[in-house]
Amino acid sequence: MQKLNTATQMRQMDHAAMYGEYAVAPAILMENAGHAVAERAEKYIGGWLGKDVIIFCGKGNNGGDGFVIARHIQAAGARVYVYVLGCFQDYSSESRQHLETLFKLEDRETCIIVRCGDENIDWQLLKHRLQDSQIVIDAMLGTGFHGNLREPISSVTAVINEAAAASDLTVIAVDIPTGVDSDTGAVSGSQEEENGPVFADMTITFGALKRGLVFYPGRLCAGHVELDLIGMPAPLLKKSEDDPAYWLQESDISEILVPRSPDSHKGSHGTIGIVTGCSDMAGAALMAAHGAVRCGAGKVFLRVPSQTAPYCIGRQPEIMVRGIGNGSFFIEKDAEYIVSECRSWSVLAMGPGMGKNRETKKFIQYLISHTECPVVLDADALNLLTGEQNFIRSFGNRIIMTPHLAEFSRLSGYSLGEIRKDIIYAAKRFAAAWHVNLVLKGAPTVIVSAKTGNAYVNPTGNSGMACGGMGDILTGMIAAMTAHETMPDICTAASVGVYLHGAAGDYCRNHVGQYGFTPMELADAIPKVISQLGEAMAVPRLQHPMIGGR
Ligand SMILES: NC(=O)C1=CN([C@@H]2O[C@H](COP(=O)(O)OP(=O)(O)OC[C@H]3O[C@@H](n4cnc5c(N)ncnc54)[C@H](OP(=O)(O)O)[C@@H]3O)[C@@H](O)[C@H]2O)[C@@H](O)CC1
Ligand SMILES: [K+]
Repeated sequence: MQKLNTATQMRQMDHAAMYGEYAVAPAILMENAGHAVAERAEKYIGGWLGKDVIIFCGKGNNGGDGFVIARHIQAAGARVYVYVLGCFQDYSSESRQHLETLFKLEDRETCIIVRCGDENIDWQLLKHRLQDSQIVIDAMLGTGFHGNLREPISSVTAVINEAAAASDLTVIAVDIPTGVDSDTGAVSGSQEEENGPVFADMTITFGALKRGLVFYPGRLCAGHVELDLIGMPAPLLKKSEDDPAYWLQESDISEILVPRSPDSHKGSHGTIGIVTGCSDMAGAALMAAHGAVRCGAGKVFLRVPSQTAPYCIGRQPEIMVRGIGNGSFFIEKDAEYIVSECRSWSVLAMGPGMGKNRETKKFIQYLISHTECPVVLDADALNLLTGEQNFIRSFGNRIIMTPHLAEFSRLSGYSLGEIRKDIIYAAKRFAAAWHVNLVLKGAPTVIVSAKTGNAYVNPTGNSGMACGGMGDILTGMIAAMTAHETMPDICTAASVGVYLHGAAGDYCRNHVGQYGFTPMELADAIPKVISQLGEAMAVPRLQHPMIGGR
């Protein structure tokens, strides 16, 4: 797993490296950061020789990185224009040290330094230079950015974005694109406004991934992301932070989802009870059951209200269907029979297409309070349990709630704006208050453990999955994962389910196309995706360079 850090956590890590027992000199960390950008970007753009490059350096240490980059790429044969947006005396001592070196390398041909801290920017000249250049390096603001971009950075950002949109200029961001909040992925201004963020093709980030690089809209600004450890001492890289969050990686999943034992039997892989559906909502129930089947469940039982049963029976031979009670939705007195069945089930999943009848709420509560197995709650079960924080708290350790953002807003009482502002914070706050395992579905999905409070952010999935039924499949997948005998705990099971669900979506996007692949097609791709674990899966943009961060 990769840590997903906030700006504060990064400052603590930097501080511990420089001023703690390891005493790494600040100028060396900055040197390593600048060198990493020069080296990684060189591979990305295909070499510096003969390229015209403009580096914009802000007045903080992100700008200091820019001075180091300029020195390295001048040496590699590029012509560099360095726009120094701060005043010499205001820079940190390490940035000043690197700027002084750069002043000594200044000439008219290969290292042209523009001192903007003391004078105005010649915008016409800058626009011409942008037209004639191949690369822009954004070293204006890093983890120190807050609020909305101020001048002159907001105007510089606007001309960079304009030039990049009109040509094949490549924009490389240092640590994080200017104008992206490291903690949340929120961006300066709105995308239409002039004080919006830099849109980069590539970002090289230092020490640990920043949360803002994986949450939208910041993620859209980052392009291809690579992590460089810049010589941080290993214990600091491994140290768990307060308020931890992690970016799941394929290797985490393949370590957990070990090959099935050759002498395993259906009992080794769990008995899944899916108790859901109402009136004509048979499809949601069947999809949840199919999600479980495709995750290698030992046995899958589907229990639906008796009037729903005719639409389910015989649709899929692997699923053992039975109608319960007499009606078109579950009522409390139907629960006793399920409780007796639950004694031999590994897990119980409820919610997809279950309806909003208050009688069904009593049925769900009866089942939760009279069983002992893990319970996965989705969709209507979540809507029915809105306001039942105290009830859930008493069983929360064995419950996984899987809301999407709107369901989460109803459940938690937090507004959508409040949630989107800091998704990890909202998810952790809720999981702690309800003492429950949470899968907050979105782009990206966040999983929080009831036991540890740790957050895990899922890298897989795509917008082709934004359609009805995908969540139903996930419910069955998570249920099946909790039941595998090798699964250490239910939060891990939820993480594996979420990762595979997204990876199967990515498989469908790559093989069927982004538009119109179905939840059932996604479920059918799960076995292929599991068999490919360990090989490189074709997940675009952020995933692999970050997962394989060195
Ligand atoms: N520490 C280390 O060891 C290492 C750190 N490294 C690098 O340092 C970076 C962090 O450096 P940093 O803390 O100096 O912050 P940075 O992002 O340069 O910006 C600070 C300046 O931005 C300004 N500013 C803020 N918001 C603004 C706005 N909206 N509009 C305009 N201006 C705004 C703010 O001004 P203020 O608001 O305070 O007046 C302040 O002057 C990190 O991302 C990495 O690249 C690497 O070298 C590795 C070693
Ligand atoms: K930057």
